[in-house]
Amino acid sequence: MAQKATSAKKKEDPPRDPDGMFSGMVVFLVVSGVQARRLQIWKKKLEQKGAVIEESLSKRVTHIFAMNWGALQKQVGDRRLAHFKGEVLLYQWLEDSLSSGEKVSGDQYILRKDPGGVKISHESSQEHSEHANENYSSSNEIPDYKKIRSSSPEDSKDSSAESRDTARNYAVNEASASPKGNDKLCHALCTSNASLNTAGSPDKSTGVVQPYNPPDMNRNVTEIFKKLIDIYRALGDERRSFSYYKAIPVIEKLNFKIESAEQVKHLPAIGKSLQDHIQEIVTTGKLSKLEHFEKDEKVCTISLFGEVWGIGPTTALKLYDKGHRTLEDLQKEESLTNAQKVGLKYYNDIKMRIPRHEVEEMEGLLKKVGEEVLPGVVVVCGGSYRRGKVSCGDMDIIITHPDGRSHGGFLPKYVKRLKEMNFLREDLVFSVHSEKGSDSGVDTYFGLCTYPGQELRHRIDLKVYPRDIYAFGLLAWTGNDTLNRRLRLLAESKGYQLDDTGLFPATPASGSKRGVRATSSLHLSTEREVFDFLGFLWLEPHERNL
Ligand SMILES: Nc1ccn([C@H]2C[C@H](O)[C@@H](COP(=O)(O)OP(=O)(O)OP(=O)(O)O)O2)c(=O)n1
Ligand SMILES: [Mn+2]
Repeated sequence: MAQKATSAKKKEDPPRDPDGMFSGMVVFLVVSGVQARRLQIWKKKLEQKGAVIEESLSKRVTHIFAMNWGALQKQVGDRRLAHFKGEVLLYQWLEDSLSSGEKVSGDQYILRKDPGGVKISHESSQEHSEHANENYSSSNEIPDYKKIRSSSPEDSKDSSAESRDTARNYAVNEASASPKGNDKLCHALCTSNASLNTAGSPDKSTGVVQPYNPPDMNRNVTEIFKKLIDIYRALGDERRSFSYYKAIPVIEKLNFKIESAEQVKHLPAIGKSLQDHIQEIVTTGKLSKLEHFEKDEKVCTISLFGEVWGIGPTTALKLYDKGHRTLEDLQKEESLTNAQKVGLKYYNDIKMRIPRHEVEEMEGLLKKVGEEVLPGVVVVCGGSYRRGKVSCGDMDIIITHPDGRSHGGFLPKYVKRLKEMNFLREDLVFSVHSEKGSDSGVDTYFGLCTYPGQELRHRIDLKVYPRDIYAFGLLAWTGNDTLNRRLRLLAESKGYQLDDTGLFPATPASGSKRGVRATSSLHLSTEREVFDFLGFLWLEPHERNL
């Protein structure tokens, strides 16, 4: 019996081929960060295809494989690395070589090149390692000026779009859309299947983005809560708005229909007052609090105005006080900024959610055009898309370049090209810092775009991060807000400040004094490193719908 099993096993495992594709390679494997089973598989494949595996970093070793720079450094250390003359590659190289059946070029997988050629640079290694890690597990996400940076005074005042029009940004006039652009755009879409930026593509390990599809059996409750979120946000009451926001995913995930508040009182994010609301909704089918709001002209008007892109609670109230009551009234209002006028004009368009498959195609187009403008650029759609939602309110695009330099000046060229193609249609905010190094060197474009062949406007945010802070941008703009808040609070509890531009050692606030934070961020090059550093259990993007 035992013998049988052995021989059956032997049949599955092809014999070692000394002339296989890895022949001549003497390999040292960095085990840190690799699942034991996966390591075993890799070892076996390497040996079967001609490689020799060394248990220690001997002189014979020609190749080191590691998951990322952090793991490499931890196990091997800078000093030994400095003496190592071979190549250090990401495990992804192995994976890709195995799937393509031949050794792929190592260029894109190098964690550190032969020191004869390139100086060992912690920085550049980090760059590669980030992409590697993302390649591997899943990549990619990020923030709105507002909440993401609520640690900064100007943002905490007003988390609505209004705060985006701060001194940091300037609104620009409508883009002049070229009428011939659509052809180019269609062409780009049709050919966008080629994977240009695998380093940034989500969930490459599984090949698919896990959908977030909760049972959603209590829409009677969640629909009402969604309205309250908007109302409180428009009224400037972020705290209340957020308490409903947090409760929605908890309720969406229930696989039964709530019949009594008793059934949910033990759940997180459902405090006493929300329990009372739920009880009222399940017994009467409505919520008197919402009905009350809906009858209140002032609340309704302010929340309607607050839904216009660029108008926050303060402006909404001012407009109300000026006597405006409808969106038509606002069209005559001259004090609106250009961005607010665009927001108003496309109010209905912007409200429509975008089907996931359209976002996917547009992401493909953005990657393709990005590659044309700047080879190697990494373009990832974050936000709800990266979290696997079936539809998205907008597109949150996070961009970087692995070399840590070439992202500078990319955005204006990219925007220009996307306008020529008639993909970008109207501008809301355009602020460029990458070349001056101000504002953490992050470049921002907010505007409206259209799916090729359509006129319906969608909101799109493009954010370009220097490679060394990209992980923070991706994390923040993937969200969701609840996770962002949790991570920020956790960071604060450990003496740091976290936002989309970094994790900064900080002195705590005392009395009326605000805490002071260091000017430069900790160097963490992947989202996973940020989670690990903070001691927060790793969540794949689709697990971030908290
Ligand atoms: N006030 C905000 C706004 C945004 N974000 C972060 C978390 C969000 O997930 C991400 C993108 O913002 P969106 O408003 O685009 O939100 P989503 O992409 O999550 O959802 P939607 O489908 O509505 O766009 O930025 C945040 O932390 N605080
Ligand atoms: Mn979004």
